[in-house]
Amino acid sequence: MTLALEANQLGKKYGKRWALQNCDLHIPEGGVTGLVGLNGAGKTTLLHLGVGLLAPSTGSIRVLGETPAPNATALIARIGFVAQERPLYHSFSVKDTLTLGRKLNTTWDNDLAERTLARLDISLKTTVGKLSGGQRALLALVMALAKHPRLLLLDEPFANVDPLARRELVRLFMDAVASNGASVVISSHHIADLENICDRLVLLSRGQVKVEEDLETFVTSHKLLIGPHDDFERIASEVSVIQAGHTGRQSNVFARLSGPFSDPRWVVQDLSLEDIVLAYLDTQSPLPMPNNHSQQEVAR
Ligand SMILES: Nc1ncnc2c1ncn2[C@@H]1O[C@H](COP(=O)(O)OP(=O)(O)OP(=O)(O)O)[C@@H](O)[C@H]1O
Repeated sequence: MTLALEANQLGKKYGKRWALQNCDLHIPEGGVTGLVGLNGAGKTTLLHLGVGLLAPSTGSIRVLGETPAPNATALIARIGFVAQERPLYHSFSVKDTLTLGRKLNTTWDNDLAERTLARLDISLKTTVGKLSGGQRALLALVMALAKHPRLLLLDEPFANVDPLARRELVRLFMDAVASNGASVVISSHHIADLENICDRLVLLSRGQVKVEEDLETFVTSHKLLIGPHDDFERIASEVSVIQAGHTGRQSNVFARLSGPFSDPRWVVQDLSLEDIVLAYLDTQSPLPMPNNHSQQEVAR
């Protein structure tokens, strides 16, 4: 089976400092993978390795079955990459930008680009520098989509984008997934948005892959357990504890369950993806609040 992105013991060092280390990834084709992690976790570095802008220091990376490199033109033609800075020529008109896209890409679909921009109310005559930040984000995504890529690598596409433009961005790349089975890897700090659009999650922490999993399995296997403090040790031996907070008599246990859980002394509550990811990223952070308990009740 060809994978959209595969990494084996992948590492990248800038000078003496490791930005990524010992990363193993197996992202299948045809879905949307969310890439999350705190600032500096290595998300951009991973995407740049994926598109061949960087070379690995150790290990290997393969994208759509090939090794990325700056001169791997056949592979680059199959990847749509939207960089965090959305590098566009500000002095160009939108039309000139499309012309450049057409000249650089043999698979360029100008009809698709023009139709999409018209729907987004972005005039071809406008100078790129005069577009708003959100409009530039949309233009950058349209440029990536007009190549009809097999794989879209999107680095923080939602940064500085208003909620309406964000919805539009999501619709655009979900269309690409639905219509031609493209794969998408999207790095974002908007975890709540990712919960709605991704079917897979990669969580990076300090340059290492902490989680790579089907998103639904990841979310449904984590629960908040609320029960008596004097029963905590027993429960902690039965489930995998991610975080725990205690008051005098109550324990709030953020746990990963391996199967159905039912215990008359413990209340089980669902967690959002954001709650779970934040707990993994910062085990010092307070537990997510159960709906009807105040912050003070879970003071450690
Ligand atoms: N060109 C560079 N030279 C030196 N160090 C770098 C360079 N680019 C990134 N780094 C370092 O590598 C680490 C990972 O950075 P990276 O940009 O990949 O993180 P990120 O997860 O994308 O962060 P953010 O969410 O802030 O965009 C950081 O410690 C960063 O300081």
